[in-house]
Amino acid sequence: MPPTTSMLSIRHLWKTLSRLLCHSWKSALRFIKYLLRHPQGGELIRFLFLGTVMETARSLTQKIPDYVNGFFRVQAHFHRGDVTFDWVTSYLDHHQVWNHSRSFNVTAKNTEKIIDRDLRFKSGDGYLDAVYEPDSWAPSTDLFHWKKQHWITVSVDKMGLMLQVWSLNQSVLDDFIQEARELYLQRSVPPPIVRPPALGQDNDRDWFGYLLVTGFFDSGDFSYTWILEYLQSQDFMEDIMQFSISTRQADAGWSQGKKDTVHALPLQGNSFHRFRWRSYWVQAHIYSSGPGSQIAITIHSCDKAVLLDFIEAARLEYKEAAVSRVNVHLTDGYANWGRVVPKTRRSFSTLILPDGIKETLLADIQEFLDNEKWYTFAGVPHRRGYLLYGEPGTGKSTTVHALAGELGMEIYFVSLASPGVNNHSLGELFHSTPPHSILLIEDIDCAFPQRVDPAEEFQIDEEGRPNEIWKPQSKVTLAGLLNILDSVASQEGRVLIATTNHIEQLDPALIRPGRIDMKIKYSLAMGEQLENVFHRFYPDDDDDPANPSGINGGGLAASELEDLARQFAAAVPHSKFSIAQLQGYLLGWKNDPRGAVRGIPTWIAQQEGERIQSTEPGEQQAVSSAHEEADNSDGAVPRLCST
Ligand SMILES: Nc1ncnc2c1ncn2[C@@H]1O[C@H](COP(=O)(O)OP(=O)(O)OP(=O)(O)O)[C@@H](O)[C@H]1O
Repeated sequence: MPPTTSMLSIRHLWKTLSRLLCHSWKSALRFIKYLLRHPQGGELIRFLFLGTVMETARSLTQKIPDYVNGFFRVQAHFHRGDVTFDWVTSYLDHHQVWNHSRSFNVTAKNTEKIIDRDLRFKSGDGYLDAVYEPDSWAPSTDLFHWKKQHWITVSVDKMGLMLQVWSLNQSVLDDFIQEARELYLQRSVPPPIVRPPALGQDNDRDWFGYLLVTGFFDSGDFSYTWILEYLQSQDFMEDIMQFSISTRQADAGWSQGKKDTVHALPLQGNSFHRFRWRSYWVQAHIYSSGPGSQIAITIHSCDKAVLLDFIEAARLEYKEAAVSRVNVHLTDGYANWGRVVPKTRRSFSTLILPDGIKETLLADIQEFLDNEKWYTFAGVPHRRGYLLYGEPGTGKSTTVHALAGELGMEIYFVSLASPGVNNHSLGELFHSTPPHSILLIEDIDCAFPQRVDPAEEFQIDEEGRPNEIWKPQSKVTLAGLLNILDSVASQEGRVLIATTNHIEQLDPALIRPGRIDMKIKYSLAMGEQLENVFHRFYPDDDDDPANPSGINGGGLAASELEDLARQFAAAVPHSKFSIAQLQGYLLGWKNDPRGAVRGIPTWIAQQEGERIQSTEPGEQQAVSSAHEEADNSDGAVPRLCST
């Protein structure tokens, strides 16, 4: 077959290319020959040749020992922040490897609390000693004769730690790590602290902190209280040295159950604590940030489930402790729920109200809580509002407290007149109140006046007193509150209880059904209430669990106490005094029921007198004669009177 045109052109191209290559190769050889003949060119070629030989030799001498060493040692890297780093450093710490170090951090410490350390100075005089601690951030290398069998080189730097185990056998490293891990799990000395992310100043440390599981708890969140109480109750912070001293939070601190009046609470400024929880080392960092506080819990583990278990344990503990108390949550002055004040649970039986009222209220709330599904089915928002109104000291706040204890609910208390509370923050607080809790607004009338003509504001009455309308003004407006009450964002399952002494000053829109579903009037004491308050002070049954004091009515017989209660109720005018007033009076006769009955006319006359004095000065004459009459009647003077 004759060659085609394209085959001919390829052959031609190949011939031209081979001629060119041959030509350039010959030219290159000619050039080298020329250079070698030239004196300076020869020098250059020899120099290049020698340089290449020497560089190759140098890199070989560097690599050969490494290569040869590689046969005799096993090398392992441990990065800061990783749990293995903690195992190994803790193990080396235990074996005092750092004592050979040439770089230390020296700190003054109470050496009684320090074990496993080779202390240079241990005076034993109870004062602080100087403790040499390894400067684990400074690069250093140490040699460690492990179990007197294997030499291990330990190198530390900012990145972490490198171990070189001088052995042909890799299983030595396996054994070493296994032993370090076991010791870490068992030892009582806490491992070194690894700072959680974003808290330390050193960026390297922050970065490594991300390798451990860390949970942050803000004081505005409920979990913050669970965690703080858990840390306190479990004595996890027993190594703490800084306390904030409180005389108010009676049973919130470590002295729970004791009769102390001063309590040491862990300082929330900026403190670190380490403790063992189950088989894990945990570190807690409590610190203040902006308006609130935050707790960071770092678990020395990479497993998120451990953190969740920790939170669950704290939650259960909190729930259990809450059975014997009522937690009152207060606002932090911004838009968050802040401090929790635990109050001793008040027995529902100590609430003295006219027959049927407290039972009705309790049953209504219980029914509401139990019927969430019905509300959803009927398309009605699952919320319920109650208004307790009436004279001061008649038991409105006490009712809320007793209800919360009876139903196992927590109280979220907000005052509309607080400086930081406005429409926005109130909305946030409503929104963040958990379901199955009581949102309490006391003295709701104090927040904003009734709808009035602005011209009437700041008027002064005929006796020179400011007009009733002039009250501390809240930043919460009526329209704002109505919006919040109706808002879809408002928490479902919430029980709102508002109290007031002046229902007549409330805008009808505020108390219409749907916002306030039940209104309960609290009146001054009358009828059976008077007998009941007497019986509460002088119980005839010292086995009554509601009476742990054991005071049993001055040792009088039940029949006599019954009789005295009737006399007391007959002597006190009905609907004239509040339970709080009567309670104040009876406190002065704690162990003397007969005296309490005897002294009642005098006390009533006194109360009458004070009332008239403060309202109608012209009636003073009548008061003094009433006093005289009462004094002459039995000569009894109450030891303590309260208005
Ligand atoms: N009905 C009641 N049952 C039992 N204790 C009562 C009752 N009313 C008042 N007390 C006692 O009187 C004190 C004051 O009561 P409480 O604060 O509940 O009254 P209040 O109606 O809320 O008063 P205010 O309207 O001034 O807030 C409490 O210590 C409580 O023990």
